Amino acid sequence: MFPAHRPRRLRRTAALRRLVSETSVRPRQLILPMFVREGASEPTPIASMPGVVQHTRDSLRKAAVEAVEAGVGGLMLFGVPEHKDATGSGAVDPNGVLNVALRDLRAELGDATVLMADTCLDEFTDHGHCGVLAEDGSVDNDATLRLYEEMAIAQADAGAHVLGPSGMMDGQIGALRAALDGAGHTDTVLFAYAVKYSSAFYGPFREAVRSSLTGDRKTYQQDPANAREALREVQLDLAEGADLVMVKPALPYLDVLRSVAEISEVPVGAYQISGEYAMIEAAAAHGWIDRQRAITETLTGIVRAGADMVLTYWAVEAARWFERE
Ligand SMILES: NCc1[nH]cc(CCC(=O)O)c1CC(=O)O
Repeated sequence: MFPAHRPRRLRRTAALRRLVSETSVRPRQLILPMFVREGASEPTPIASMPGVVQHTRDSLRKAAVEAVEAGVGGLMLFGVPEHKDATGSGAVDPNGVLNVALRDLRAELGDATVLMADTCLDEFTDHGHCGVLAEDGSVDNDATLRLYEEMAIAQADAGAHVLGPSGMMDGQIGALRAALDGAGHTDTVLFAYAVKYSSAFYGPFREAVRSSLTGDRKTYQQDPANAREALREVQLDLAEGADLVMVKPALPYLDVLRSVAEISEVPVGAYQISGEYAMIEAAAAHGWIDRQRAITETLTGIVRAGADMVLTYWAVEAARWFERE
């Protein structure tokens, strides 16, 4: 009798498939990235991210409560300031849009969710880079660290449980840990964007934060061709005190995510970024793919590859599709 081996046996009924299913995504694993725009009186839609908005202070509060009720594991906040300048001064200002929003949400939600903040300058600088520029126009690593330290303390003061340094400056985790500890914020968690590639898929995010970046981030973000340096970045961030590590983007880097999950001593997150969101939304809008199945398949793939947590703009909607515990 041929074939002797019949893997299809376990796929025959829905009950059999359910019994042997290896991966489930839970709402508590999903983190919702949110944008809050300074001075806005109405939520502003982001054209390249259908369904995602720049919130007002008020709409942010409501959406955050709704997300927590849906069971998401955390919220990651990005600020969109009204005025940008060369050093991103809105980032360190306690009255800057992001710090005000953190205070609002911490007051509203307390410890009922995990409140995270993007610790990076690109949303606040007029040139759109993640750090300050040296005279030759390059991004000055060590001068940027000093600003990140100030920004981190302002965010921790404002009530963030977790900081997400996403600027890919060398030494940023060590610098932030020391600065936070020095300011008495010994319990503030560092979620290191340890592995961050220079990706075309950040495109819609530029619109989301009204970025004016003209060049690229290739001198600080990683080359998509390279996997080895991802492991080095993770090892350095762990040595510097990272509590959590992230791989970003997600879908084009599942191999990297898997290798990171294998060596990491701390939980691993993956960021399904704006362009990953946009391409599925666009294809679904054309009727070319089944939207819910495509979203579920990508989230399952990211978790199967080794992510303990996933940042995704679909967090709230997807949380309603998945079983809670
Ligand atoms: N502050 C940097 C930052 N943090 C998250 C994103 C992108 C997120 C997304 O595209 O969804 C970026 C932009 C970048 O590095 O170019």
